Amino acid sequence: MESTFKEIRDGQSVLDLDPKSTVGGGVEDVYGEDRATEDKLVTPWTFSVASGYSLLRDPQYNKGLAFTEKERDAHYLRGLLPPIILSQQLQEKKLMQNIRQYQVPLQKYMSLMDLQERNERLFYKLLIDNVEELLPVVYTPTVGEACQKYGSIFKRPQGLYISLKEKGKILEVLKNWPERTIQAIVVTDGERILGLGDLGCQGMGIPVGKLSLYTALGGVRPSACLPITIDVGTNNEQLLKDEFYIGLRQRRATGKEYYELLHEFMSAVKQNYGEKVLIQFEDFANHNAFELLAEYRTTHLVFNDDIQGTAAVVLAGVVAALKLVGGALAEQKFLFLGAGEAGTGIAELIALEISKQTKAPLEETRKKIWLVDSKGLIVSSRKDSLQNFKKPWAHEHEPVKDLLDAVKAIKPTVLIGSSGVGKTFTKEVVEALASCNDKPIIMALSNPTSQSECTAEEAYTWSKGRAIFASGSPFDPVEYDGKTYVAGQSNNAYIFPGFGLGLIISGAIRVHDEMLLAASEALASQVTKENFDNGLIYPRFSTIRKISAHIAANVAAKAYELGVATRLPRPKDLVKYAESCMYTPVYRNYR
Ligand SMILES: NC(=O)C1=CN([C@@H]2O[C@H](COP(=O)(O)OP(=O)(O)OC[C@H]3O[C@@H](n4cnc5c(N)ncnc54)[C@H](OP(=O)(O)O)[C@@H]3O)[C@@H](O)[C@H]2O)C=CC1
Ligand SMILES: CC(=O)C(=O)O
Ligand SMILES: [Mg+2]
Repeated sequence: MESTFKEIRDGQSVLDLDPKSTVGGGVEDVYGEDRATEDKLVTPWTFSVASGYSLLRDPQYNKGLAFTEKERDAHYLRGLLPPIILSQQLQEKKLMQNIRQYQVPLQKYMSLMDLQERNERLFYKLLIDNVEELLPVVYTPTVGEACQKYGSIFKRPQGLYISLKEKGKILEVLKNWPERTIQAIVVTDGERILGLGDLGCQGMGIPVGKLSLYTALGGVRPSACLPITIDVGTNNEQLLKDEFYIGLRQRRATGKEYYELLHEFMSAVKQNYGEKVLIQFEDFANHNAFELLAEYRTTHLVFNDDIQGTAAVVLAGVVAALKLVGGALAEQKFLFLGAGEAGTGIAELIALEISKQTKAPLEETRKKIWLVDSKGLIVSSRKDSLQNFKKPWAHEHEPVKDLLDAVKAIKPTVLIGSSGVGKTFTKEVVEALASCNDKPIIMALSNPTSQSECTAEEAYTWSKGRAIFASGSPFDPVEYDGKTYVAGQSNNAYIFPGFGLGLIISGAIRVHDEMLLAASEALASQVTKENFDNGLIYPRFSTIRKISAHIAANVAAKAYELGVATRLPRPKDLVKYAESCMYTPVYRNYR
């Protein structure tokens, strides 16, 4: 034994130490790690095949108390687990009971994150089977609070952090990730996290949350999903002063420094994972988001969820709403509060769809759509000072300072909130809209709930129960005048999981706007009579996997039609094929 000590602790005399001492934490510290001083190097090492204790600590394979007798024998688990065996169903029941006991949403979030890190299949089983209940926990609104407090609740790192420190080494950093086959990346730089602003490196909660939906809602394997946060600093003074902040403590890099890092990242991703890896940009600020999308949409498989995914989901909601309201899409007049990524992205897709339906040129169909930003209605006299993405919306009109006056002047049939500012659809605004529409369509898209332009209760009450309402974050059903109103959730979570699946199963190498229209059409077609009878303009999230399969099939069909699909031959029944590709979280049997 002494000679082993000697060999392993190269150079250090250990004969004067007591090898049986447990002071350092071990029984016999044969590898010398416990006694290593700060200046002494040790080797981190692990088994490559998980068995025994390491199997219980591996979230991808761990089944906890569900390991069978045979598996406990075959994988050295005897004694490491209490004798009882629980089915996955019973584990699920127990965990749901535990989660329901927490009163504070953030506690539910943390408990679910712990589960994800402990037992991945059980996490996804819970999420899939209880999607309507758990979506608000792993996603908006709770994920927003989690990002705000990410530094304090941080336990084990999730996803990949690429900061300015890794400049010149991004390819190496990607190679540190344990999985080789990656199909979907969600990346943020944390500058516009929901409607909460710049949360820097703590934005990581968003890619993690979005990718868990890729798996739960869209069936993309968890091992093929990679959450990434690019840390170029933050301009959030509070975070810069926060001793628990996990990111670079500097102001944001901009201009050349920013774009060089992003370019290195985009090139490294393609080099490491190939042409068919989907890169979803999420929650970048608009001064970078539009440029990044324009720069990489012709060379990479990229998709901006805030600009494009949101557009597809809102178009689907409006098309569905017209079944309740009557009239054609081209007959509607749209007014947006907020002319950023979501606002102008939605506006452009609606204009494109109207142009397709009516054969009118885009320049004409855009005229049905008006946007208000922080300076008022976007009109032609402001054109010179507008950012590029707003210019197509600068129509002829006298200046209008605020939303209420804009509603009175434009008389829209559809009012969409994409401002990130809560309480901006005031009583006066909703009443003005309701005064010129029998059934005004109101979408308060901003997240999380605190930033919603109005609540469901406000929309129904102020419109005297006439509004067709949907919001970005969920609201409970509302009682008004003896009737129950159920608000729909207009959130890109309906689109991106199925959209991504469609790209993956067809081996698409580029995203085209036609594919967004295809996704939107598939979603609108999934709204049932029962949904409409309840005043809903979206299907229930409880059927999301079926919806995602239809979206995936429509997107894949379009990819084949456009010649950007590489998976050949084309499967005959794309819905069935999409379903057959979906990850299911039931436990596997181990040999
Ligand atoms: N439901 C969903 O699926 C989605 C919801 N969202 C939500 O939409 C919101 C906006 O996101 P995004 O478009 O990316 O953000 P951007 O920052 O790109 O755009 C925000 C826009 O709102 C305008 N604005 C800000 N304050 C006011 C105000 N007080 N009055 C009028 N206009 C104002 C800004 O004006 P200016 O340009 O003058 O600064 C800007 O045009 C966020 O809360 C986000 O969570 C986003 C994507 C999807
Ligand atoms: C839903 C979403 O993507 C957002 O609020 O940014
Ligand atoms: Mg987003």
